[in-house]
Amino acid sequence: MTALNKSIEPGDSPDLTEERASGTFDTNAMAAVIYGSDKFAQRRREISEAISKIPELADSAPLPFLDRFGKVTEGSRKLSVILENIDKLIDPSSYEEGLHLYTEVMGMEGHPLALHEVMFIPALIAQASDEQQVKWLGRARRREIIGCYAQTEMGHGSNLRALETTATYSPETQEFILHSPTITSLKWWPGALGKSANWAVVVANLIIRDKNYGPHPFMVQLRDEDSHEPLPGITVGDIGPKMAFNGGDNGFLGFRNYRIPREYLLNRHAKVEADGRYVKPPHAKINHSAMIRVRSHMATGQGALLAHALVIAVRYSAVRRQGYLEDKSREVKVLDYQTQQHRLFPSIARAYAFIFCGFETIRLYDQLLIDVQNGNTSGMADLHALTSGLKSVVTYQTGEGIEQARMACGGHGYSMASYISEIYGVAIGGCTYEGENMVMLLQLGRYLVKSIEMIQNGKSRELGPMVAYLAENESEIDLNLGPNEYLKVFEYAARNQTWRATEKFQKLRNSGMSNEKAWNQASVELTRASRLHTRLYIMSTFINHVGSIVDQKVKGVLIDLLNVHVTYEVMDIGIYVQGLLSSNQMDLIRNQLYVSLETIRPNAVSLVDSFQISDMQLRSVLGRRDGNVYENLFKWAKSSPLNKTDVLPSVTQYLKPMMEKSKL
Ligand SMILES: CC/C=C\C/C=C\C/C=C\C/C=C\C/C=C\C/C=C\CCC(=O)SCCNC(=O)CCNC(=O)[C@H](O)C(C)(C)COP(=O)(O)OP(=O)(O)OC[C@H]1O[C@@H](n2cnc3c(N)ncnc32)[C@H](O)[C@@H]1OP(=O)(O)O
Ligand SMILES: Cc1cc2nc3c(=O)[nH]c(=O)nc-3n(C[C@H](O)[C@H](O)[C@H](O)COP(=O)(O)OP(=O)(O)OC[C@H]3O[C@@H](n4cnc5c(N)ncnc54)[C@H](O)[C@@H]3O)c2cc1C
Repeated sequence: MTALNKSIEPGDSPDLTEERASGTFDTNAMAAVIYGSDKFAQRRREISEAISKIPELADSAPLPFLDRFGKVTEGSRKLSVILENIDKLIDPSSYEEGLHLYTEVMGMEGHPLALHEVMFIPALIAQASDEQQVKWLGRARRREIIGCYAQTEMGHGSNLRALETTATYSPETQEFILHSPTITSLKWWPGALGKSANWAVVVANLIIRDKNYGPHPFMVQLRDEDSHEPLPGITVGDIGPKMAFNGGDNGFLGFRNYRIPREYLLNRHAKVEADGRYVKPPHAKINHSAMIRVRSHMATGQGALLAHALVIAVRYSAVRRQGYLEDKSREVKVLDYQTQQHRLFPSIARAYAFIFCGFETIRLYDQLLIDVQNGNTSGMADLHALTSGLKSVVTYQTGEGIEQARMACGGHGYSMASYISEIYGVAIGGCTYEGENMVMLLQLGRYLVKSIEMIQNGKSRELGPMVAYLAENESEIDLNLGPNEYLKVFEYAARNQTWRATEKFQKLRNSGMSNEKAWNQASVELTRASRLHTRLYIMSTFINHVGSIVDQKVKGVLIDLLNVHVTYEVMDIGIYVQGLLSSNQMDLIRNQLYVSLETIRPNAVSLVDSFQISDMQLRSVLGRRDGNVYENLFKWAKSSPLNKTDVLPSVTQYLKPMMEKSKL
């Protein structure tokens, strides 16, 4: 038996053993549902097992005790050990296996290949021509070069149209001349740019004969491949410590009239001929495809981060005893308090919901990629709108859930021994990267307004399936609520809010206000509509996914979890459903929520065990699989570098003299 499955091992905390014994389903079967197949869930376990047999892959010290330099060095050290052993560990052609390997060994604090895998290679796949792929993709996949994605500038991130970096075509030499005209035009933030990457996909405005054709992607060599020194004309470095990701080297980059060949414009879709003729892409926003890809993957990625925090908080809550319920002879597990359950269980449901919803979104992205390669770009606007809303809602709710998980661990949650603050820092980065959340909610808002305008213009039949509900009439809600009735409640809320926000915008515009001002004055209402629409999508994919599960025990507990989800979500949007639900109905739903918290309680630990996140990956003393928290907390504190000596130099140098002086 591996240390990952539900089995009970000698030396485990009796409290966690009791929890595992009360689980009603097989956690391996649940893991197969979470990871898409039994085969992949099994591969994850095998990879974790193989990693545990290579001691050099373990952290050389708990990461929170390392400084920035130590973290960056540790990341590169482990990467080199991974690459020496890669064939023993994974199938190198499998992206998913690679992601699991990296997450387990490198942790979540960033490493030199994170953006190489997540954005650089996908940008080459989506935007490089076949010929360019022959030139660069193999080299990137074999890691002969390390790449990054350099788009954001110090002064411009959300508004791509205002980027300042230029790539001016010179027909005489058939080159592009890259230039950063100002301080604010310095590329700023790209992961792995600072110290690791020697190549980059750089997004710059394409200029041909003084005409600006807007942002385009260029393949740019930044450093000498032998010496790793920056090439002449390139200014590059690290932007300094961040809230999290401090094992990563997010960077800055400037160009001084830096020349690259004409063939380095990534030209699968748009081209510049030798004489300077511009060949338009099939869709104006096709150059945004690397972003759409990451946004499509963010629901599963963020669901996994929320899962990490919940494994820690739920296991710890089952071994932490504090206060009393009826039995005054022994303190109670804090997991038995209704407030603790209300704090944690809806987040467990959200983590599952995000992961299931992510499957669907990744499927839609993969289909779009095929369609676009075949010249069909008609699905781009729909997926852009969907992923814009989804990345915003999942990152925000993940952040909320992780912070609640931290508080649910009391004082020890605040210690880095819990590791929750690191998970939080990484997760909330997602509220900003890949499009700041408000900006992206407003992108979805535009799409929703356009959908309402179609209905107003008698074109309801042309609405896509995800917005068809906007044209329906209010439904009566049956008091005997099942998940599909909750979906109708959500549809009501999203429809009402979308109409209200659109009508507000239209009214302001019709009053003579400019389009932009009217939009701005309706924008808070529009973001509310976008959130409700997205939460409706998440709920409906959760319901559909649970409906498709075959294992009856797994399905049973997921239905219980779904009940937690739908009741919690509807209570959470109470203000938007006042016109639909009576206060009696709201009381009924509230009570159903409390009942569903009790129903899920015996399965809480098994539900988080099913994420099968190993102790190595979790890096948390509080979340250990064996539940032996206290002795390991003491061990962890003793390993603090501050405890290497009993008397610190700072005491000898400053505090002792101060105390001595005060004695006189
Ligand atoms: C594989 C795993 C992936 C992810 C894992 C997730 C979590 C993992 C956990 C740990 C992470 C580990 C490592 C990763 C670490 C770090 C981060 C990773 C990546 C970060 C990288 C970046 O941040 S890259 C920079 C991203 N930048 C942005 O996102 C910028 C945001 N701005 C924009 O996208 C655009 O400016 C815009 C969309 C806001 C506006 O664009 P634009 O000005 O061009 O357009 P308009 O507003 O004028 O709109 C005109 C019409 O065009 C439509 N439109 C816009 N975009 C698109 C599109 N992409 N497709 C289709 N249509 C589009 C728009 O809707 C308008 O339509 P109308 O019909 O209304 O006119
Ligand atoms: C951890 C991390 C990793 C990153 N990695 C990369 C990378 O690899 N490559 C890369 O190119 N970039 C990267 N970025 C940069 C990131 O993509 C940008 O920071 C992000 O797109 C937000 O842009 P901004 O910083 O310009 O925010 P701003 O747009 O300046 O946002 C500031 C505020 O203005 C508001 N705002 C802006 N525009 C509007 C509007 N139109 N309407 C209403 N409100 C608005 C926002 O809502 C926000 O509240 C990374 C960032 C982080 C934090």
